[in-house]
Amino acid sequence: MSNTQDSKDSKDKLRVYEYAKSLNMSSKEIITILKRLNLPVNNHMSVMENTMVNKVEGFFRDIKANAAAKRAQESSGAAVSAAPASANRQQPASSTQGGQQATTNTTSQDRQGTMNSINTKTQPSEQQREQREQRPQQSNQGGGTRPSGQGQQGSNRPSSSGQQGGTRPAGQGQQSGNRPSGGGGGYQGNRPSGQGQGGGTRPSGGGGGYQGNRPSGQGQGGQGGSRPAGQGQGGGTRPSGGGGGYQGNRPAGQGQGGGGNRSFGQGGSSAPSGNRPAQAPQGQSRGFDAGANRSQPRSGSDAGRNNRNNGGQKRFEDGRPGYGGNRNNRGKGRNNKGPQQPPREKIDNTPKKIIVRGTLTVGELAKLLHKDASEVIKKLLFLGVMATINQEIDMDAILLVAGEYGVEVEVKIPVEEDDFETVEENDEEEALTGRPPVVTIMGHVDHGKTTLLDAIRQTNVTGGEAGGITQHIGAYQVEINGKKITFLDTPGHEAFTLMRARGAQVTDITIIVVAADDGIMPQTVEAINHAKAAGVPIIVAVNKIDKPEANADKIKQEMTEYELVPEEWGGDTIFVEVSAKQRINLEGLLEMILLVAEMNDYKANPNKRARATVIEAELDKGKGPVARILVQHGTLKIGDAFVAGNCFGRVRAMVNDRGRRLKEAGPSTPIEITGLTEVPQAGDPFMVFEDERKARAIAERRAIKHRQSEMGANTRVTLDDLYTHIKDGEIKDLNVIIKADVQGSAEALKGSLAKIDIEGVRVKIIHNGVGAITESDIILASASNAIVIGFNVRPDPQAEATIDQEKVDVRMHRVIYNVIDEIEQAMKGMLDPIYKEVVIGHAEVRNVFKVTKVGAIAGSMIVDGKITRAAEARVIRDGIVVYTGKIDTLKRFKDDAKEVAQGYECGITLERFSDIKEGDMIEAFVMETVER
Ligand SMILES: Nc1nc2c(ncn2[C@@H]2O[C@H](COP(=O)(O)OP(=O)(O)OP(=O)(O)O)[C@@H](O)[C@H]2O)c(=O)[nH]1
Repeated sequence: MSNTQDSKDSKDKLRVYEYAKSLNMSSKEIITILKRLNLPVNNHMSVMENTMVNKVEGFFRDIKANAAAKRAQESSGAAVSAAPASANRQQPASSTQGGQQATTNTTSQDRQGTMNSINTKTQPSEQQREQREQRPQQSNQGGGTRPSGQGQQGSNRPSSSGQQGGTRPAGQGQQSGNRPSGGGGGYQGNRPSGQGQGGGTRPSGGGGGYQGNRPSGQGQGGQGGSRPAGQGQGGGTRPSGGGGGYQGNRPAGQGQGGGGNRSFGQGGSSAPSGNRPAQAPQGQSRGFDAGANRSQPRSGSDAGRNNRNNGGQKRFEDGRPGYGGNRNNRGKGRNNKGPQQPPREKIDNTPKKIIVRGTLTVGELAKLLHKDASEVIKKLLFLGVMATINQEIDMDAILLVAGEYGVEVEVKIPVEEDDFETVEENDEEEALTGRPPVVTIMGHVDHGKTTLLDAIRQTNVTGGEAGGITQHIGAYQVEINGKKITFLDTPGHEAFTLMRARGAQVTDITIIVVAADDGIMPQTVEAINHAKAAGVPIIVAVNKIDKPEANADKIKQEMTEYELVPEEWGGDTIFVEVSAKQRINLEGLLEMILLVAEMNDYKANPNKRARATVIEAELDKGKGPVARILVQHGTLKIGDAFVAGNCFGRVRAMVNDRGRRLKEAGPSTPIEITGLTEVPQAGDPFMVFEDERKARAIAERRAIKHRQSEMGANTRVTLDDLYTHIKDGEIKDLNVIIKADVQGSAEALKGSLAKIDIEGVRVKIIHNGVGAITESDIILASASNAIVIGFNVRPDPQAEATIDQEKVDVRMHRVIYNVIDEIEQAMKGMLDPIYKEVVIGHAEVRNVFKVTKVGAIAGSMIVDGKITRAAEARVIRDGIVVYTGKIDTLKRFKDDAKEVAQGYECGITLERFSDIKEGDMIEAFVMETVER
């Protein structure tokens, strides 16, 4: 009592949520009620004035009163008759609660005493008192398990909330207050066991208590008896939560009717149910009443209900034996076998494991975890992440939140199939088998590359294929000592590097051919540098040893300058002396290739979908688009759908280098295929996909992306953006190719540049040579993300075109110091600003006035933009620029003008240009600085 008094006093400063909590209701429910009562309320923090509290309590009272009145009417006939039979049963505490219901009028009176705030105090009837006395322990039991308040059902309960399981709002308390708990017991006692059935099936929670309250006499027995078992079960099917509590209030009969039908929410509305103690007889109708009184299914109050239920459950556990037994018996004809129904707990449906594919929104994560989004948001808050329901959270946050719930996370990031060439497939070691090495032959012009390739091809035809028609398919295979070697038969480092520039690393081993009668020539050096830039092992084939002037040692000696030291001299480079023409020592060369291959242990997994590289492709008149490809991983089969670069297709036919049709081709096999829809490019990646539709979609997306990237910014490193790359940590070495007029300059430059080391970034000369900048230099620069420095040399015409195409930064200099300075400045991000030309206007020359000493004055009309005195100008005649220089004077009539705008006439003279003519167009432009 005093507690409640106190609490009532303290309500002066009550906030909505506190009040709601005290009633075991949600703030939302209270707010709804307040709003319904037209009381000002904003949110759960709003203060509840006394008047508001009173009104809310009045509201509860009204509801209860209404419900009680209604029930009273309905139940007037049914109530008492059944009671006596079970009168002797002692019911556990919970039953007392049940008793409350049954006895509405009487029991409630008992409680009223305990419940301060609430009115309906009627005196317990004699009968009730007796009942209570008979089962003193029942209430204790209840108390034992219940929250303290609850324990004291009946008159002992101190507070209303206590009655209802501690959580009930005062109002409810009142209701229950009306129910003499003892009376409940009595009633239960009175209940014919048959009545118990309904209860038995009911959810364990409040049901227990309330059912206990049911005066069996109320005709439940009758009802129970008459009820089909199914009804009884109906109670059982009720959701355990709120239903429990409320049902508890219901008389068993009601429980059956209403319980079966009721939804969770209804069950939850404690207020009405509180009123329903005595109405047991009303059975079914009560269920509806309750529903009616309850404004709506209060899903929001689940928590509260759960509390109640818990209380109820406990009660039930204690009291159940009697009640449950009874009820069960009712339903199933069993007596006193009630307690089997276990207390229901809130089902935890948190998954053990979730699968995450990339980031998720909070809402999506909550759904995966079977949690409320608000709960997840709260968790994130505790983890220091502020997020709204629709906000994406990263993998770390997902892992943390899942970890909080003890949920395992499996991360499955979808493979980016569009860029399949960038996807590395890691095969299990045991899935890998040896594959033939792929060899490229490089060297200077006329040193015998082609002769060597042909000689090898002819001497080493595999037995079974002898006699086949040799086909040029860009590569061929030979067999030596039962082992195969694949040769790419496009000699020269240009092709090699072009492939590399496209991202295709096809070659395993390079053979640098040097004519023993000639020596190391510029292209030999290029070839060495290209091979080194690709990080591919080098075998030096010293060719033409049949020639009398051949000097292999001289070659070996020269090669040491390029860090290719023969093994016999303590180095690690294999030198093989051969004669391609005389077919001398070709086998020795092949054996050495096998040796290097063995050392490097080239392997691939043949048992997967094929990946390959296009070596050549063309449009064949008869066959349509044809691609020569080198299978690198997996096995390609007839009928496979594939993507090659931006093209797609299905393998229609496969032919090897001997013209033999194949059904499948494994790693390192060069083949020619038909079945493409378009012609791909050399170096294009090739991969098999599950079906043609997918292949087509990927090819189309790649084509779009390719076009976009072509239009996009230059991705090659340039001196202008070098500093940004350095700052971003993208560059550790600045790759440089030097071409100079004489070897001395090239060496001097190389030495000076090699010394530069700024902020840990160094200059790496990947190639230096003498002569014009060639296409090959540009391709190497492109493949190696290098810049090219031309010292006293210019690019040749072919190289010019490639520079534009490959967007390679080429710098021309005449003074070594300037080269060093420019590179240092670039590395420090201190290059002079870049300027860009901006055209500001055009003037059409309408008359030309020749004035002695002044020259030609162009009487002009500004046709667009403006002309300013400070601008530069060019004169365009018939689309050709005939002059570019500065504006000398700009006049409006006779006055000097700073600028003249569109639509006005003016007189213009140009610096050192008097050949102006009528009809010329003067284009004015300024140079603006561009932000780096
Ligand atoms: N004596 C002799 N002559 C050879 C040998 N190898 C190649 N030759 C000759 O050298 C010349 C050039 O040979 P190629 O095989 O065309 O040389 P390459 O390196 O392919 O030349 P390009 O295709 O122009 O780059 C030909 O006349 C060959 O006959 C050799 O071992 N001994």
